[in-house]
Amino acid sequence: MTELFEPDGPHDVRVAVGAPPGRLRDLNAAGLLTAADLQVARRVGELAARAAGRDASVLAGLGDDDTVLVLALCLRALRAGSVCVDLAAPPEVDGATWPASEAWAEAVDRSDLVAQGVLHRAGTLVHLDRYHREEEQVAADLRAREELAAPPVDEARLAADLDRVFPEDRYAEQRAAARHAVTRRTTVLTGGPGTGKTTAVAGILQLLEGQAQALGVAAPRVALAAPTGKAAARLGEAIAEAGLEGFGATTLHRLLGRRPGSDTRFRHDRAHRLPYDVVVVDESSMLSLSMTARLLEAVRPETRLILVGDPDQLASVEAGAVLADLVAGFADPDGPVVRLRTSHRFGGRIGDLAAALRQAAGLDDVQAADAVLAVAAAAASEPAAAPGPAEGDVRLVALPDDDGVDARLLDELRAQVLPHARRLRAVAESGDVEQALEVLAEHRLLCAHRAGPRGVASLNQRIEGWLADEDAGVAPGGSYAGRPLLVFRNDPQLGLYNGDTGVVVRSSTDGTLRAVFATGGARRDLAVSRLGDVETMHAMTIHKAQGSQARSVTVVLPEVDSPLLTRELLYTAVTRASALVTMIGSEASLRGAVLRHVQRASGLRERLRPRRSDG
Ligand SMILES: Nc1ncnc2c1ncn2[C@@H]1O[C@H](COP(=O)(O)OP(=O)(O)OP(=O)(O)O)[C@@H](O)[C@H]1O
Repeated sequence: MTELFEPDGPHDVRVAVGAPPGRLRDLNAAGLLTAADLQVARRVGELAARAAGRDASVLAGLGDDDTVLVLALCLRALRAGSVCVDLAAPPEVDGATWPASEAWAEAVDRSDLVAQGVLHRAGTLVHLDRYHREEEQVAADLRAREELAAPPVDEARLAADLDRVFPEDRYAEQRAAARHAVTRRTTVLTGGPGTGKTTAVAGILQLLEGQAQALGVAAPRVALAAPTGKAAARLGEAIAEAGLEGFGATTLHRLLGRRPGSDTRFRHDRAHRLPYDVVVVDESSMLSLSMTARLLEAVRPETRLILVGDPDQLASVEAGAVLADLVAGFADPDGPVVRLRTSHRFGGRIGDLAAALRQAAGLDDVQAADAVLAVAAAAASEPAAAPGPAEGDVRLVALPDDDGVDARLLDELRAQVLPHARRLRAVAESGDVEQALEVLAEHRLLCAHRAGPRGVASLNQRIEGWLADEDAGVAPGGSYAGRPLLVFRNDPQLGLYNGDTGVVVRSSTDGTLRAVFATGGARRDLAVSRLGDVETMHAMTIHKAQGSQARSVTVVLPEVDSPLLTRELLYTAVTRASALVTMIGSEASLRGAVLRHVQRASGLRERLRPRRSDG
């Protein structure tokens, strides 16, 4: 489905004023291209035509030029996370017609925009220059790493250490993954939530220490990193929990080193490589193409690079779906991708639901949706045993339709969320920090959108309103004991990172309100007046919840026509829960989520595929 904008009036800045008639103007009127897409594309088209010495008649025709159209579509595609445009699969818009892809490709090849290096075409894909270069670089760097000689390995020590670190049969997958990472330069370690990726990484670090000892070289210098501060903090914590000391984790931005005045270039690059023997990047599904390019140019060729993540989860906010491309492109069983398949965290129906969503990719639409609905139906016909949810249970609260917020949705939310909010308030008021943090981690209410009747902002207000109605101590919009908090900006000085969660607690010593966060293996305890960019978190978006866990999760499905409603969104939401997932929404929304798969156009997977020799 194609995301269109609806103009909110004649003065909406997204509507191009004074554009000449033609396909570009029609697509702006249809809500596909914004005024900015159209104007920037026309202006760049004009500059390219002038540089090629074209006369005024050519310049006048650019309003309806099929190559300027491709440039405008490229600009639009970036907003939706694609790094290129596929001429064979243009967006579906009512009433729009498109040039035939072969003729279109020929027009692009003949254009000034290609001659001037603004656009690049390969097959049916057209890239803007920057993304074309980054894709080429990423593919070339990865291929060069594959062609290097394997690192030296002491086989006898490796075999002995594998038996020691991964002793039992249940560790067989991790043993194979660890052997892979020790014996190769590049490993892409994938697996769903709870499949033991972090456990495998901890084991790999131990094996590499053993190798250094056996080979008589210095202990490896290791960098642990992740795309976001919160994911980095979790990785550091998990590695410490696995009994390994001295391995702090950091964000990729910090690892690469900020360069004053630039957001796109870093201190470490091809000329100043990172001084590490092992670089581990967790939550790699959040890696954008640009960040991957910067990482690969900064990592020495002989460094062991281990990219860890779950390609079925939501991709990066910025353009690219690198991890999914690596998995699809390196399809060769001898390639760098290893997959952990067995979940050690989820049992029961959450595991079944996650598996049905993952497997939907290989099924036709009807089968895929039926498989997911079957899990929900089984749960409905055989409800979880009282008193608490059975391990890994799923509930579907099916709303009759999906228009906005109806009374049934609110009743369900009250029943699901209010008891938790009350409990959190009671323990926070009593000053029990430990218990308040525990209660906070028990439940999350997840929404697709921030705005709108089913969005985070509106549900936060409602829940706070319900609490305030029964409790004079709750000040809606202000701070009160039991106010759940979500951090929106990294603040290294306070030790808080975007996505961290906490709760306001009444101090048992002086009665003041304190904001407490359990993050990065350490407790943060601050006067509420010191808090910077935080919001109330009775509800949060699924995007923000990526990389976190709660015992029980309630997911409010968006309306069926929401552009955010995708399989990746639902998969990310349901796998946040360890014990109980409640989905509230219409069956149509649930089906819609299963059927819609985020498709980010990219040429990376093709570039990584082994080239067939012609002979
Ligand atoms: N082979 C195994 N057998 C039994 N339990 C395991 C095994 N591997 C890991 N576990 C346990 O399963 C849980 C999940 O493991 P781990 O955190 O390593 O998974 P993960 O894939 O990194 O999870 P996520 O990325 O979702 O946080 C942990 O409690 C871990 O101790």
